Amino acid sequence: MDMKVQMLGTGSAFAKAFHNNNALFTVDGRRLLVDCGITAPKALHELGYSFNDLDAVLITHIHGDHIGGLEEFAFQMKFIYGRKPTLYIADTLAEPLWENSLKGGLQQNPSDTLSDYFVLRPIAEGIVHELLPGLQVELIATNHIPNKANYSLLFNGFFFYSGDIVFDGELLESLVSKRGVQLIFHDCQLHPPGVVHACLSQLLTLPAHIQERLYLMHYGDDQPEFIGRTGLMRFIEQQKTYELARLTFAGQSGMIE
Ligand SMILES: Nc1ccn([C@@H]2O[C@@H]3COP(=O)(O)O[C@H]3[C@H]2O)c(=O)n1
Ligand SMILES: [Zn+2]
Ligand SMILES: [Zn+2]
Repeated sequence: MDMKVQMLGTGSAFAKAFHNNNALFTVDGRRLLVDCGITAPKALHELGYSFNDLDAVLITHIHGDHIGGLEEFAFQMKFIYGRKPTLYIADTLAEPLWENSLKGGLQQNPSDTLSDYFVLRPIAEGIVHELLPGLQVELIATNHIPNKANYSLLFNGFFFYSGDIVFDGELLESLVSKRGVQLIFHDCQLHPPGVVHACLSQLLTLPAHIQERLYLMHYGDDQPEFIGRTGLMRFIEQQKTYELARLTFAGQSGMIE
């Protein structure tokens, strides 16, 4: 199976040198977008893709850098391409996404809902769902903003992709030692304190066997100053394509570019 990931962006919510932290998964030619932030329409365009090239989108949580591009996605698919893309979202987030974020722009008739724009696929936490042929996900509820639902993603049982999360060393240890996670993409705030994100100084306290599996994303504009200061962890770079099989930790493996 040919499984690749290409970050449309690797920036923090306020970054200007990087696009929003959204990921494009390609599995045997089918494409899933993970999060669709404010910069996603332009970031896709820069890579030569249109929204019509996407099969589905999966949302981790409701913040602009993760959902701010959905209005354009929905309108383009309806009025330019004439089809509904699949929207995977936690069952707890579907109503707030519509009521609190998208309804103001997308609603044209009082009866309109998310399902008028997307093939809505609400997914429950803790259950494995197939998103594309060969790509499964389990949502894991994680901590980001107090009292605000947020989900991280476990793909195919071995690849943990953090929604925005605070530092949780016990979770990472348990994912690696008990659940067999081999690869971690983790949001990283470069400067402390890590109030709503894990910050680099916290991630640097992780043991070597976790750091060597862990790649950093969702970072600020001064990321270049931190190259070489991330212990055994490495930065994911936006717009580069990574083959997941080659990224997977196997004792000696490293990033391919
Ligand atoms: N309680 C909060 C809420 C939000 N924020 C900042 O706003 C950003 C929203 O997108 P994010 O990527 O989750 O990062 C959040 C913080 O920078 C924050 O710092 N504290
Ligand atoms: Zn974010
Ligand atoms: Zn967030």
